[in-house]
Amino acid sequence: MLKIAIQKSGRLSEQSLRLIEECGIRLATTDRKLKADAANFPIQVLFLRDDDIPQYVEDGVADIGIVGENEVWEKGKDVRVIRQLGFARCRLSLAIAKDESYEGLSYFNGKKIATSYPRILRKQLAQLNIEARIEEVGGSVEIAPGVGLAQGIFDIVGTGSTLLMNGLKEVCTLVHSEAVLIANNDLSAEAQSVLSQLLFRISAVRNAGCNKYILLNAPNERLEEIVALLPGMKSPTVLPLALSGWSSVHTVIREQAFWEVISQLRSLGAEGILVVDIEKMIL
Ligand SMILES: Nc1ncnc2c1ncn2[C@@H]1O[C@H](COP(=O)(O)OP(=O)(O)OP(=O)(O)O)[C@@H](O)[C@H]1O
Ligand SMILES: O=P(O)(O)OC[C@H]1O[C@H](OP(=O)(O)OP(=O)(O)O)[C@H](O)[C@@H]1O
Ligand SMILES: [Mg+2]
Repeated sequence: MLKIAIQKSGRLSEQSLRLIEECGIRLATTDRKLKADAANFPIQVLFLRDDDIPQYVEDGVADIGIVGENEVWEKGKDVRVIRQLGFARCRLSLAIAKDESYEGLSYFNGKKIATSYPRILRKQLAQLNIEARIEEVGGSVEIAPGVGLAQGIFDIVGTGSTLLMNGLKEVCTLVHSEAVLIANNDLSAEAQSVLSQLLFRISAVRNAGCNKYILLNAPNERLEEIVALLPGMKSPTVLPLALSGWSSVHTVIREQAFWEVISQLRSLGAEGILVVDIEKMIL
């Protein structure tokens, strides 16, 4: 049985559970329980505070865990980061009161910065040769400049609206973070084997998520040019339509790439373009 720790409630919870579900793993009902076994996969889910997950994984109480990279760096535990998961993307930035004038990082020399991430901040400031005092706070960091606790803050920024609401401006991003899968350094052979199966499923889910299945009708005289715009897993499938002079083209394409070529496809005469979600994709 592989034990996976995920956040009980917070920014990572919903997407962590969704990833497990998209991997085809069915959990027994989880209401108010801190543990749940899967009905169809040898895995047990532990629901924890995200700050505690690196420690639990280092100790082997959990074999693996899903946590923000920022928590991995901050806690400095002896765990392996084995996969970036592409959600809970955020940045950790320095911010100051919006009316303060700012001419560069040297602003922070001799100043006090409030943060819940003192370890990350200390390391970054040392690399940048900035000598600031660090004031560690547990939360509500954005209030610090307004109440005179510090001149600056170092905290998580997603959309930037929390900074705005608190009369602050972001002046420098120091690191970017996203959710990652971490693992204990000393997994048993059995746990490692279940983890490999899980990683295979995660790859299939993540590949599917950023690709689309495209079907379109193309006039035969422009077929070569249309196919040239569309990469496929090997190459696009081309089938004749019942209507002579036309073909149906099917392919898998990254969603972003699709939006980049859509107007060219249309100007080459492509019609009836369907874009379909892919549930799993095994390369
Ligand atoms: N605004 C945001 N946008 C994107 N990702 C975020 C944002 N805020 C936090 N995160 C990411 O989600 C993780 C969890 O954030 P959350 O605010 O739920 O943590 P928490 O309040 O410490 O929760 P817990 O109660 O479990 O300790 C953060 O460590 C970070 O990686
Ligand atoms: O740039 P934004 O999109 O406004 O997001 C940034 C905020 O999000 C996080 O807090 P969260 O909302 O998770 O609350 P918490 O820290 O109290 O858990 C973080 O600590 C910031 O305060
Ligand atoms: Mg926390």
